[in-house]
Amino acid sequence: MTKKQPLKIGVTGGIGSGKSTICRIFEILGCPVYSSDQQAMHLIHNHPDIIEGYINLFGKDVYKDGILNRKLVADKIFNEKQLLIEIQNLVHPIVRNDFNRWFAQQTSPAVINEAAILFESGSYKQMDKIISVIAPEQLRIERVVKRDRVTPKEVTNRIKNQWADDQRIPLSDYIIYADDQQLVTPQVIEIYEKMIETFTS
Ligand SMILES: CC(C)(COP(=O)(O)OP(=O)(O)OC[C@H]1O[C@@H](n2cnc3c(N)ncnc32)[C@H](O)[C@@H]1O)[C@@H](O)C(=O)NCCC(=O)NCCS
Ligand SMILES: Nc1ncnc2c1ncn2[C@@H]1O[C@H](COP(=O)(O)OP(=O)(O)OP(=O)(O)O)[C@@H](O)[C@H]1O
Repeated sequence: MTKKQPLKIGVTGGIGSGKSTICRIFEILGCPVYSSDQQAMHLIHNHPDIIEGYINLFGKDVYKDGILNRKLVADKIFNEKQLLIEIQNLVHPIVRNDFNRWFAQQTSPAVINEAAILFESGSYKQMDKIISVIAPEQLRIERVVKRDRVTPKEVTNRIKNQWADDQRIPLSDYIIYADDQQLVTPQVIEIYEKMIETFTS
C-alpha cells in the first residue's frame, strides 16, 4: 500500500503579519514547519552556487567573516527590481529543492511551508492548501520596526515588493486575521481540525 503523502499547507502573508507566530502554534498541534525564509538564509550562507551569485552581484565584501551583509543586500534588492528578480531566480529553485528533500522525509498528516513570498515565488502551485495571514499594513510596519529595529521606510521597501492582501485572499483556502484584536490560536485550531478532516477523509 503506497504511503499517503502529508498535506502540503502553505502559510504566507506580508512582512510582520504574524506568520512565524502562527506557525509555532501549528507546530505545537503536530504540524512540522519548513520556514522558507530561515532555510533561504541558511542556504545563502552555505550553498556554493548562492554564495558565488551573491558575490558576483554585490561584490566580495557582501560576506564578512562568512556573514552576509543583510542591510547592504536589502537596501539594493528592494530598490532595484531587476536585481531582486536575479536574486530570486538564483535562490528560489534551490530553496524549492531543499523543501522537496525535507518534505520527502515527513510522515505527519500535514506539514507547513511558511513562506513570505509563497505567491510571488510561484511556490503556492505546489501546495494542497494555502493559508494567508492578514494584518493591517500600518500595524505590520510598527511590529517590524519594533522587532527588527529598522526604519518604517526599510519595511515599506519590502512591502512594495510583495503582493497586497487583496491579491492573496482570492487565492487562499483559509484566512487568519492576526491583528492585535483577534486571537489567532482559535483560528489556527479551527483550520487545523478542518485540514485533518480533509486528510483522513
Ligand atoms: C534581503 C535579505 C538579505 C534580507 O535578510 P533579512 O534577514 O533582513 O530578512 P529575511 O530574509 O529574514 O526576510 C525577512 C522578511 O523580508 C521579506 N523578504 C525577504 N525576501 C524577500 C523578497 N525576495 N521579496 C519580498 N519580500 C522579501 C519577507 O517578508 C521576509 O519574511 C534576504 O531577505 C534575501 O537575501 N532575500 C532574497 C532571497 C529571498 O527571496 N528570500 C526569501 C525566502 S525564499
Ligand atoms: N496576533 C498578534 N498580535 C500581536 N503581535 C503579534 C501578533 N502576531 C505577531 N505579532 C508580533 O509581530 C511581530 C511579527 O510577527 P512574526 O515574526 O510572526 O511575523 P512574520 O509574518 O513571520 O514576519 P516576517 O515576514 O518578517 O517573517 C513579532 O514581534 C510578533 O511577536
